[in-house]
Formats: sequence, structure tokens, C-alpha cells
Amino acid sequence: MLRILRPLTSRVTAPLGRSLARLGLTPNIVTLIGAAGVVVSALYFYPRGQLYAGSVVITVFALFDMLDGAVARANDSASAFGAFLDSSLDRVADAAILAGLMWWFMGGGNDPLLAGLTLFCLISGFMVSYIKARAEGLGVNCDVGVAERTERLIIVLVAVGLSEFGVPYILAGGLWLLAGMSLLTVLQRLVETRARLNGPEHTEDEDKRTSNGA
Ligand SMILES: CCCCCCCC/C=C\CCCCCCCC(=O)OC[C@H](COP(=O)(O)OP(=O)(O)OC[C@H]1O[C@@H](n2ccc(N)nc2=O)[C@H](O)[C@@H]1O)OC(=O)CCCCCCC/C=C\CCCCCCCC
Ligand SMILES: O=P([O-])([O-])O[C@@H]1[C@@H](O)[C@H](O)[C@@H](O)[C@H](O)[C@@H]1O
Ligand SMILES: [Mg+2]
Repeated sequence: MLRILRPLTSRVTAPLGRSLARLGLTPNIVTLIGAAGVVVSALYFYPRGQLYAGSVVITVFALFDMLDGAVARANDSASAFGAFLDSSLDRVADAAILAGLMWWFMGGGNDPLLAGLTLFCLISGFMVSYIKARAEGLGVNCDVGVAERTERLIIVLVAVGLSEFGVPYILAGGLWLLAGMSLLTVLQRLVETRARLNGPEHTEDEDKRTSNGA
């Protein structure tokens, strides 16, 4: 959904990408800094229980995901391995955020129901990404859904960040919303992939890939 904002955000990220490239940073280094930063920042959630500070710092490092591609485009160094690393480390970052939150609910947060709901969000979010990756492996595009990664990050970070200001039900509400939207996106991507696999543009060549495992 929010991908439509890309032309707008690239007005900021493209010049930033050029500056980082001039400093000698490679896209892969930017990817690694962003992912490592998110993982370490998840320690704000658990064990520290600092939900607002954690959300802010995680947001800063999550934004690196918009900059690695910008650096790649700035110095014409986009690579297949870079794209693979970018997507793979997104999963590590997503897991760190939600695992940090889940552990906090199980400890200081003392809310086993929300811990379970967070685990559901983690698994359904991974399913969203996995379905797209598997569909692409079978030769079809699956860029659909109400909760792509950017939407999922915004929902969880805003809900968790605002919860420290005592906004009623924001944390539980945000997590229920995230769970529902992730589940809906899983269904949207399943339907889309099925339609495309059965569609006219799906060739015999692509059928050969169906025997491959995940
Ligand atoms: C009071 C409350 C307090 C709470 C505080 C918390 C507030 C939280 C609020 C919002 C949270 C916002 C988090 C947003 C994170 C967004 C990050 C994100 O999701 O990015 C995803 C994409 C980028 O996707 P992708 O990685 O696929 O694209 P790339 O551009 O990287 O290109 C990939 C290709 O590049 C090549 N490549 C890449 C890496 C590599 N190592 N080698 C390579 O070769 C390769 O070809 C790859 O295929 O996001 C988007 O761009 C979609 C649009 C998103 C719109 C987001 C809106 C966010 C809101 C505000 C942000 C404004 C920021 C302006 C920019 C600032 C930049 C520092
Ligand atoms: O599938 P999803 O989790 O919505 O979105 C993800 C994108 O936001 C990410 O930038 C891309 O690199 C991943 O491969 C993945 O597709
Ligand atoms: Mg990126």
C-alpha cells in the first residue's frame, strides 16, 4: 500500500543515498548497519522495558532499509546478492522487534495474552514475506496486500511507542490490528498467487520450478 509513496520518499532518500555513497559506504554495509542497529535496539524492549525509546531508536535504524537501495542506485552498484541480503536481514530485524516485545510481555509487561498475540504477529508477518518469496521462486509477482512490511512496522512502532503515554488500549489495539491485517495479507497473497499461477502468462518453463522445495 505505502509503496505508492516511493516517488515521494525517494526525493529525500536519493540525495541521502548519494551522500552516503560519496562517504564510501556500500549498500551492503548500509543494510548490515540497519539490521544490526534494529537487533541491538530491540534490547530497549527486553530487558529494559523502555517502549517509547525503543520505538524511536528502532525507527531510526529501520529507515536504513530505505537507504541501502538508494546507495545502490546512487553508485550503480545494485546487485542480486544485495537484494537477497536486504530481504533476508529484514526478517532478522522483524524477528528481533517482535521477539523483544514478546519477551517483555512475558516478563515485566506481565501479559501472556499479548505475548501470544505478538507471536502470532511474528509468524503471520513471516508468512506474508514467505508467500511472496515462494511465489517469486515460481515465477510470479505477488506485490499485494494491506500489510506489507512498511505498514507492519508503522503499526507496531506507533502502538508500542504511544503506549508509554498511557493512551488507552493502544498497545492491544495495535497488535490486534497488526494480527488482522497480516492475516488478511496472507489471504490476499494466496489468492493473488493462485490466480497468477493459473493465469495465461504463467508458462511451461515456470511449471518446471514447481518441483523445487522452499
Ligand atoms: C509518538 C509516537 C512515538 C513512536 C515513535 C515511532 C514512530 C514510528 C513511525 C513510523 C515508523 C516508520 C518506520 C518506517 C520504516 C520504513 C522502512 C521500510 O519499510 O523500508 C521498506 C521500503 C524499502 O524497501 P526495499 O528495501 O525493498 O527498497 P530499497 O530502496 O532498499 O531497494 C531495494 C533494492 O536495492 C538494491 N540493493 C539493496 C540493498 C543492498 N545491500 N544492495 C542492493 O543492491 C537491490 O536492487 C534491491 O532490490 O520502503 C519503501 O521505500 C516503501 C515506501 C515507504 C514509505 C514509508 C513511509 C515512512 C514514513 C516516514 C518516513 C519518512 C522518511 C523520509 C526518509 C528519511 C530517510 C532517512
Ligand atoms: O513481503 P513483505 O514482508 O511485505 O515485504 C518485504 C519488503 O518490504 C522488503 O523491502 C523486501 O526486501 C522483502 O523481500 C519483502 O518482500
Ligand atoms: Mg532496502
